[in-house]
Amino acid sequence: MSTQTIEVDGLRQRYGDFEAVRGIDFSVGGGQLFALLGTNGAGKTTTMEVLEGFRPAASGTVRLLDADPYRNRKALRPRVGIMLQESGLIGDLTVAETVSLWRDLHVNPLSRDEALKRVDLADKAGTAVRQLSGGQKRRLDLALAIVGRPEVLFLDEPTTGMDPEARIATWKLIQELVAGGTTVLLTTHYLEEAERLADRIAIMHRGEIRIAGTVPEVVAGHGDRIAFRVPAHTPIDTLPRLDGLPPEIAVTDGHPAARWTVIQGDPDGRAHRAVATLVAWAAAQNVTLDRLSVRPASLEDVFLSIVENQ
Ligand SMILES: Nc1ncnc2c1ncn2[C@@H]1O[C@H](COP(=O)(O)OP(=O)(O)OP(=O)(O)O)[C@@H](O)[C@H]1O
Repeated sequence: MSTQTIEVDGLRQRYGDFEAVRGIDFSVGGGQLFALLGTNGAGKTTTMEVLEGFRPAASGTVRLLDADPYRNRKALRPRVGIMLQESGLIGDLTVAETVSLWRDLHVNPLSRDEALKRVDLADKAGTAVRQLSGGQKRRLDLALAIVGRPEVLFLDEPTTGMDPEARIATWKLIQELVAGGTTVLLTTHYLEEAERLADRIAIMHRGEIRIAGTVPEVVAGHGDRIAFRVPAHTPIDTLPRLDGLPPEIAVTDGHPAARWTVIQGDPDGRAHRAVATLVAWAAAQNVTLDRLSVRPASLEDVFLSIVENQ
């Protein structure tokens, strides 16, 4: 018996001649949230659809709650909540009728009012689904995914189209569900969403997992970033090389802004030495370094380096 709620070993999936998922591995323990990040077309939804039991794994092994999600999809269905990227809501039904219809599919569902309250749609109970905004439809999708009190929740880009307030409220709801023991597999294009919610993440690109781990593990070893602006007309071709690298220069509001990536910064002191070199250059040139900052690599830096390098 597996101790993991979700296990993916060597999964490959193809559409005709095109291999959309090229041998990926990951697992998610009970009550954990795992986020799949990646470029458009990376294979995230395809991976999720195999775990949801919509199609069998072409090759490799996939286990959900210690069962094959495709062969056992009928038995697993009451234990799983699914929020697809595109919903199949019926426009003529009201919000309340939609939730009632879904409740009838479950043995011990949340009450209709509770489900609507949790996604902040109580005041829209009598509204026809077709009259909801895009973000409100996403919230109704989420209500339907959680109404059966699932042990495992699949959320495919759950907050796309939501305004900032609704997104933060949805994050809070997801955090409450995880704290209550729900296991969540989430895909998102919002890196902040993954940073806030995920116990572990994986970044997919072209059907492969390029990096995985906790956010600190993923950003470790990706160096420090040094950035600053100098006044317009500064002779930037005289800027020193830091860590052997020329700067990346952009122009913002007429001010040249320079940025270096110092790989392997502290603790070996390279970022420190690089800043000292820079400050000495500025003093010699009588140039003010505006908004000088040194910070560790962010998840966005890692994401972009994966996408840009391959
Ligand atoms: N039914 C299908 N038939 C043929 N190709 C498909 C099908 N579904 C997906 N693909 C292709 O498989 C690849 C992976 O698609 P998938 O939807 O899994 O990516 P994704 O990572 O979820 O992307 P996005 O972030 O854009 O939602 C893409 O190149 C897509 O065009």
